[in-house]
Amino acid sequence: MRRATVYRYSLPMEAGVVLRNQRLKTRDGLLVSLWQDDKTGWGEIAPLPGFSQEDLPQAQEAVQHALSQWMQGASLAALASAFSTLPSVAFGLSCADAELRDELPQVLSTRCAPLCHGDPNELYARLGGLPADAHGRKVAKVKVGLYESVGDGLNVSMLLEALPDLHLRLDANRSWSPVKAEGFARHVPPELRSRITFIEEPCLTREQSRDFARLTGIAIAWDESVREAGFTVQAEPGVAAIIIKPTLTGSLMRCRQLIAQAHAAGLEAVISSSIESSLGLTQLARIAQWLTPDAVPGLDTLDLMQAQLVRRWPDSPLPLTDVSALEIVWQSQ
Ligand SMILES: O=C(O)CCC(=O)C1=CC=C[C@@H](O)[C@@H]1C(=O)O
Ligand SMILES: [Mg+2]
Repeated sequence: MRRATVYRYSLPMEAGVVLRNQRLKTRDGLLVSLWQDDKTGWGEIAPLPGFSQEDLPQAQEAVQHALSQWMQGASLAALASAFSTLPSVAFGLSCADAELRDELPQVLSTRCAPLCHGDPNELYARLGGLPADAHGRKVAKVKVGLYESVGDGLNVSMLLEALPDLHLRLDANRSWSPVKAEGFARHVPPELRSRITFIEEPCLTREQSRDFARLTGIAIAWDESVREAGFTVQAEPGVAAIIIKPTLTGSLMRCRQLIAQAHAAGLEAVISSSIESSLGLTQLARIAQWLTPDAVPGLDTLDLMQAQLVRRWPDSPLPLTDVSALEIVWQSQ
């Protein structure tokens, strides 16, 4: 006996959340709740505007079609894997299936790399509680590329000089030309560069990013590249990690494949948020603890929202939106 319900949510965002030059006023998505033989499984399906190819109506139509087939006995894992062009659907359905089959461990670690906005006092206050990665590095993340790259270089140097224990992940989201990237590096003294664990996607093209790593000795990581057709995980000079955003990537099986390829190539695999709700973030934290226990995940995005959803993130003071408050958009007969 099987039952399935699809809920739609819309969570208010904090003011000023901008993604790819788009203001995100609400985070909208779907939750699927499955029931079979006295077991339940939940999944979150939340295409990220500006990053996902699919939009929420497309995702909702695909989920309803898949669950109709599941109700007739189809395998959910097989259905999830079939949605390679709708990664958010593949990931959410595969999580619900993994929970239903007790495959997704319950162990949840809240350690994650704080997303900081450049104020050393804010970061200083959090440094003591910063998680250390497998190399004992206290890791935080700073977004760069929003303003002048020279200013980014000066700001990053100031943070690293002020906090000798700190290691930084940076993320330029491909915003730098080679000249701007050089302008950044010129203002980071060589002795500080090793405390930049990596810069995600510094330049517009992968070749320019490889050149940046070679010329500056600053390690890079692939994020957006991982999701591009034809990308292959491989060891390359200057490349330290791949960033895996499951909601943008695909099913749990696809993510496990990428993680295994990264580890085989000697790369770090970092599970990263696509600004999911607290339910999705707790599942990502469980996945990170399970599959990438030596890498601090990048999940510090809950505070971009004004509420939690169904499942709490431990110790978050944000109000919880209960499932009873959600709109049911589809239900099995
Ligand atoms: O990876 C993290 O530490 C948090 C998530 C994060 O930085 C991002 C999520 C989604 C889009 C971007 O804003 C950004 C990224 O590009 O990695
Ligand atoms: Mg990134």
